[in-house]
Amino acid sequence: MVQINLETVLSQFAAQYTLAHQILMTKLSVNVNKIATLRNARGGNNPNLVQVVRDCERFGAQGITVHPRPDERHITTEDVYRINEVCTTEFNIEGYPDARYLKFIEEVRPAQATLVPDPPEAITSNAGWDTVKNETMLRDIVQQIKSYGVRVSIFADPSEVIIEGAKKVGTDRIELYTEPFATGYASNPAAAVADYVTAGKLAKELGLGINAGHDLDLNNLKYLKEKLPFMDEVSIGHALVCDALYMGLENTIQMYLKQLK
Ligand SMILES: CC(=O)[C@@H](O)[C@H](O)COP(=O)(O)O
Ligand SMILES: NCC(=O)COP(=O)(O)O
Repeated sequence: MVQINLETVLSQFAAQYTLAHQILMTKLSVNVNKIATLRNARGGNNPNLVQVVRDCERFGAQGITVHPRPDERHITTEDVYRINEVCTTEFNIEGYPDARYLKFIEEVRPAQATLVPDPPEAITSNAGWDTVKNETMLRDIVQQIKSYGVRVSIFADPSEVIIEGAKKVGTDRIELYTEPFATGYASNPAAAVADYVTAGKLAKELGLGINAGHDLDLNNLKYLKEKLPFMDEVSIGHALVCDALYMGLENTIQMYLKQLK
């Protein structure tokens, strides 16, 4: 007679469930650029960005994202180092890989460096990398950043050629640029998400991690998660901060987390 040790079976089930949940869990990384925008408006320290970072994590954020642009319109050089001192979740620093940005990555060694092709005068990010035309440059930079022990993500449009190019340059992850999805979502969700599903599945087949970001919000996030359940991370800032003006930061972070369940 086979004796079944119920305790063993239950513990194995629990371990499998935890693993499955980790695989399917998409982390929420809160981009705090716009908190810094508000603070800079008066030149003081209100809102206190470091305290907001601590509170975002206390409210459930699983990462903090910043994009320290060269003109310091929001996140300053000092903010990068101060946030690094208090961030206990994953610190994600986005930016164009110029000397200033690479110095941040070398000195701070964040959990993740997200390479974005923005020129200095860009009002915001509005395109992913051409990973084919920029293959040599990206390969060298990815290698340099990985030598610091930092995970690399490359901002990418949902194009199979671009995703294959990202794989070739050695990145750990891609970040799908989701403004086109957000723009098209209201009128035709299925059409808006189609290229992202194709690109996401290809990235997964190639062994790339999958992040997503730009213009994600409480209207479109749940649908994106349903269609791309294996996303590792979404980074959200603008809409989340706007929502927090009406619903409060803690409630808003909880609402965004619920969209990712
Ligand atoms: C990479 C990305 O899509 C966002 O992080 C964007 O760069 C935010 O930058 P702003 O907050 O300056 O609009
Ligand atoms: N990588 C996207 C990001 O960090 C925030 O983008 P947005 O939510 O401010 O559009």
